[in-house]
Amino acid sequence: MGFMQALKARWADSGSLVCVGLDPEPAKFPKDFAGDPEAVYNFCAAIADATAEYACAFKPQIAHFAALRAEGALERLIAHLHSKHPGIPVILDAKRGDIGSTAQQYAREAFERYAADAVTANPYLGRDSVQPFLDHADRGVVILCRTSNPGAGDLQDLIVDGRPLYRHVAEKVAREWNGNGNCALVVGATWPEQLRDVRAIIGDMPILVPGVGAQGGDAEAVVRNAATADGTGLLVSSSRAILYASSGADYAQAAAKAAKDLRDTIARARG
Ligand SMILES: O=C(O)c1cc(=O)[nH]c(=O)n1[C@@H]1O[C@H](COP(=O)(O)O)[C@@H](O)[C@H]1O
Repeated sequence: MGFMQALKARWADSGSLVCVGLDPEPAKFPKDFAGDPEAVYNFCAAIADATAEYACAFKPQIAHFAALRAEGALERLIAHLHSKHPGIPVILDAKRGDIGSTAQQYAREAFERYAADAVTANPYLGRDSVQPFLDHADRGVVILCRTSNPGAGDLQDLIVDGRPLYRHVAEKVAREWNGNGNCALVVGATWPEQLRDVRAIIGDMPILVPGVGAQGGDAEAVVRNAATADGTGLLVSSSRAILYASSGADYAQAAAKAAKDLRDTIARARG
């Protein structure tokens, strides 16, 4: 089953639009992990197992593993997610973007080495830089459109041909790059107006929405502004607010509660 079908099936089966972000920071792990050489894997796997019930997707962030020389842990974690939670798609957050020959290697890295169902990509180098990802019709390509961070507007809001650059990204991806039906966009929860704007351009294409929780975005406003007519279309992603909900021995239960609370907040807004 391809990424888009798997995502739709998971939205339906779980009733959840929550994407659980896996961004390991060992300094924030409970003290029981001190001295564990497999702490990164063990912590992330425990969080994933505790939150799976409330998740429509998992999103490991590659820099959080690579900076720790823990790429092996990331490979094993994704293998664990596939075997223990087979219906839940895994999005590798790598924000790749480079000339075609290099992008081909990034696509192999994401889809072969890590066996991710989808990867985040940066559109700035243009279509040929994203094409190696798009060509994997069964995998998702989640393209940055209007990011969650404070400086998102520095470039993404620049007016080009009468409208902001992020709108061009939304239009291009929806009308030209999505021939295989495997594209999604990233729009931050911190920008509800832009979420509404992008939804109006792209029809039912999924939107990955980071920025709730630690970055302060409002999950209800996300749903009001950007859910599709059937009340789906969104992956509302949270990392730190779930991962580090408690630094005590109850960290996994606290993570599960944080994921459940986010699912329930979203469900109320979906009506
Ligand atoms: O592509 C992403 O996932 C992403 C895009 C964006 O615009 N903003 C954003 O925060 N992210 C990622 O989403 C996660 C947000 O983490 P929290 O703020 O802890 O929920 C991090 O892994 C970011 O790298």
